[in-house]
Amino acid sequence: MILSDKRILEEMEKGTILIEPYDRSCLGSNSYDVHLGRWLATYKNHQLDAKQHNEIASFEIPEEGFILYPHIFYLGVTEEYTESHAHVPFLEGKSSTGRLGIDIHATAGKGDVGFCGHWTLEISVKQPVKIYKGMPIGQLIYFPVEGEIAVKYNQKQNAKYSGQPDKPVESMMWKNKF
Ligand SMILES: O=c1ccn([C@H]2C[C@H](O)[C@@H](COP(=O)(O)OP(=O)(O)OP(=O)(O)O)O2)c(=O)[nH]1
Repeated sequence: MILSDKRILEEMEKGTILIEPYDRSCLGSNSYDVHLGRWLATYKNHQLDAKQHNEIASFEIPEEGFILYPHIFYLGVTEEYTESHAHVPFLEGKSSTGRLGIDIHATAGKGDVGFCGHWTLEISVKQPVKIYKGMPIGQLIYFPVEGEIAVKYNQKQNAKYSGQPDKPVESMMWKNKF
């Protein structure tokens, strides 16, 4: 089951879903459109190492837009800060971004119950494309959970991406023990 527009609004009134900034016109029948924040980032090294802390360099998208290229992997961020205290939020692309050949996550766009923060976008493109800050980039959908949650994401000791800021956050895989 996916929450409808009315249910999303009810949950926002209860405070179990927070989307900031919020604009009624961005609410679809069963989703909420999110926008590209002004910061992008790329990894400093071409060769990444899953055991190491791979650092990124962030830069602002200029007013006139910024061209993304297929051979480069970018991290972006949503303009929106969100909280979901009772539902599983999923970040999905939009058909209109997909039709421009823009992918906004590399694997699952699944969030966790209790995730609070801006969403980091794992951006890759199929052909050169100019993007702009504030453009619609994806949509959030919300799933109810079956059963009780013992530990929500914002209560987990080792949650790597809790409270993500309005800048892209790099992979914290290096914090995993393996
Ligand atoms: O495209 C995405 C997908 C998820 N998230 C956020 C929301 C989610 O709640 C959090 C953690 O995601 P996940 O559990 O998939 O990451 P992990 O690598 O397993 O980290 P952790 O060990 O902290 O769970 O990252 C994003 O910012 N962008």
